[in-house]
Amino acid sequence: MALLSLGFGNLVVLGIASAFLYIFGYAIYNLYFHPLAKYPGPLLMRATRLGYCQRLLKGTMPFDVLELHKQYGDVVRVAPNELAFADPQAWKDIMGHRTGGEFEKWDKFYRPVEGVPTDIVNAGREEHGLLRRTMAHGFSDRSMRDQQPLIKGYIDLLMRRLTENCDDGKKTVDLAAWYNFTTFDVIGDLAFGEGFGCLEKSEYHPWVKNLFKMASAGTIFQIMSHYPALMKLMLALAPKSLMEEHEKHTENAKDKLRRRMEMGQDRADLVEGLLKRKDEWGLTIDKLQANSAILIIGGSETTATLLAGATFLLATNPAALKKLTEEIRSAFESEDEIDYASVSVLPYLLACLDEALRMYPPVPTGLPRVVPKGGASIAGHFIPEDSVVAIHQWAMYHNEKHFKDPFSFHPERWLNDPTFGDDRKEAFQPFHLGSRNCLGKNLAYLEMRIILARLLWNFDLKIAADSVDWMEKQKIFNFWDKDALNVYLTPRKF
Ligand code: HEM
Repeated sequence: MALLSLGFGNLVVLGIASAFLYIFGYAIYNLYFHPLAKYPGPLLMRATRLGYCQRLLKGTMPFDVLELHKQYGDVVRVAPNELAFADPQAWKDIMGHRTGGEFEKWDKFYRPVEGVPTDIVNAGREEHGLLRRTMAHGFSDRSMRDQQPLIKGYIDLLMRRLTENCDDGKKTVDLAAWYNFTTFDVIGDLAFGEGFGCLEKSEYHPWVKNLFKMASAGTIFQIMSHYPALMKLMLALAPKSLMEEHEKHTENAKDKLRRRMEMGQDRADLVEGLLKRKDEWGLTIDKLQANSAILIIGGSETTATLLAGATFLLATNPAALKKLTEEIRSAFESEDEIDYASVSVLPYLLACLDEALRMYPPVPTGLPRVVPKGGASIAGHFIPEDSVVAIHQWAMYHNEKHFKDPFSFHPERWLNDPTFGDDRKEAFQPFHLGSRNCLGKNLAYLEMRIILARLLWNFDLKIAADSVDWMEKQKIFNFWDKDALNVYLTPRKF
């Protein structure tokens, strides 16, 4: 009754005043009383999540984190409950093996929408252990050897397509797209039992296009996960066609899997292990689909991104391109000799790929972990339990404290050149480390080495005028937001 007698206008004023007081109180708590209050960072980031979300939305987070480390030091408070670390020791402290409970992945980042099935990347520790042990066989050295003929078939097709499309060096080709076509076809075949036909048709398969759309929506979901009311509103207002498209995408994936199951369990691919345990563990088609889909995302875009980055860096650093081309062309008598074993002994090729991984890491942002119960020491700081912590790869690798001349391409730094003797190589962890590091590292190196070696075996490379600033203009929304990488490819005269 007392409330009613206030009148509607006054109630609105009271509501606004209460909301204002709540936000003000929340900000004051974060700034002065929060367990992380002593760590430095910009005011807006320490007081609310807004500063963090704004940078995610702008696509500049890892670049900004480098500037923040320069301004505030090796530990920066990038959100009220989150710290970013620049000290290389943090890798081991956060991701290395620990006896007192390991750091879990932060659900708000990894599973921003509730109810989606878990997969190897976002599962909790116990389920993850089972999935990883079962899937590891498909990534073993032996499996890599067995999978090589399949992968080679797609790389043969890539080389043919490039030859057909380059017009003897007179027309540009978009290598970023061609690399994507190739890695999606390879992983499609290894995770679903059939390629996407991207190389065959010289275009993106609709399923792949949809995956890109969902990946960029991921940033929005990650932001919304901090504002549950807005998330609910967004999901309620999402056009029905979008939901239908998503369901169709999932159904297509399940159909692919069913076709893979009909091929039988013994096929040297990445889902063989899961299919063998399907009945024993009661793995549903949803669960299998979620894991195949995550293999597609994790195993295609990353490798294609690195190949595009390495190609760009070589094309804009002629001395390195010349040296690598000479290494490759002098190592073999014919293209047929280029395989996993023979490319694995080329030192300059590996150095170029590693330098590209440093300058253009396919996973550039910090993937947040939660400090376990009892707190933990990270790079000499005791961090209270439940804090969120992350290492932003791009910022780590462009930090002058760890790498000399970090904005320039120097493959020599990976070949013990004394000029780079003070580099902190342990800062470089493009595949992360510990029990949740990249399972596909060997496969990634296999594809990257063979594709780059065969490209430079077959073609002379020149960057097109519209791609000379390809790298510097990119933003990051979980993945690099890449434009076309246009180059001229002139078939080599034997
Ligand atoms: C240059 C290429 C690649 C890079 C830089 C890369 C990087 C990474 C990173 C940083 C993680 C850790 C993610 C996290 O902490 O949440 C990861 C996980 C993973 N990657 Fe890769 N990756 C690459 C290629 C591949 C390929 C080709 C595959 C094959 C399918 C693959 C499969 C996986 C899987 C299954 C995981 C999850 C492992 C687990 O949680 O146990 N990756 N990758």
